[in-house]
Amino acid sequence: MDVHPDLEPIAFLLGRWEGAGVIGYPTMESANFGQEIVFGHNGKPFLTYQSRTWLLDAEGAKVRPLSTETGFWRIQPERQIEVCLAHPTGIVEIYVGEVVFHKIELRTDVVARTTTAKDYNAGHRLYGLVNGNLMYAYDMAAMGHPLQSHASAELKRAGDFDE
Ligand code: HEM
Repeated sequence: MDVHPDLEPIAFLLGRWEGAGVIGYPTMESANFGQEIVFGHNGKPFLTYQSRTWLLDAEGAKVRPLSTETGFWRIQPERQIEVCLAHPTGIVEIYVGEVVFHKIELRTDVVARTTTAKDYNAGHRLYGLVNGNLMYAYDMAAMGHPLQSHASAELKRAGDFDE
């Protein structure tokens, strides 16, 4: 199926990505994690998005699942973008941002939480294609702390999207 022409600014994301990164925050121990991200499409002007992560041990072997998130990346005119993400932790986020060549900067416009979700208030994400790899840095404001780094990772292309 042809990729919708409006998706051209973010078509570089399409496919399966695998890699590793680091998490940390003032409330927790830092750790290494593995990650798989899949960006897909169905011919309409949005990308489907799914991310899964695992805790890695010192040898780089998977220990147990960590976070997962799923959503839609909605391209808009003038290289603006809206991203809707849902988390199993009772958090839903709407990001807005801009695509500049192979760099995408996103800030939360709205965060909603279930009554039992943790005290998460805002997120900022910077994605970039660097030497063919997908790199990102994620900052969050949560648990009474101001916006600061929670995760960053570098992923290699591990397959094309085929549907
Ligand atoms: C690569 C992605 C991510 C990984 C691997 C990851 C992993 C972790 C881990 C291992 C913790 C330590 C405590 C726990 O297990 O609950 C944690 C804490 C936390 N994470 Fe993430 N996380 C990721 C992304 C996110 C995102 C996108 C959000 C918000 C939507 C988020 C919100 C939080 C919050 C609020 C805490 C603080 C918990 C506390 O201090 O009690 N995380 N994260």
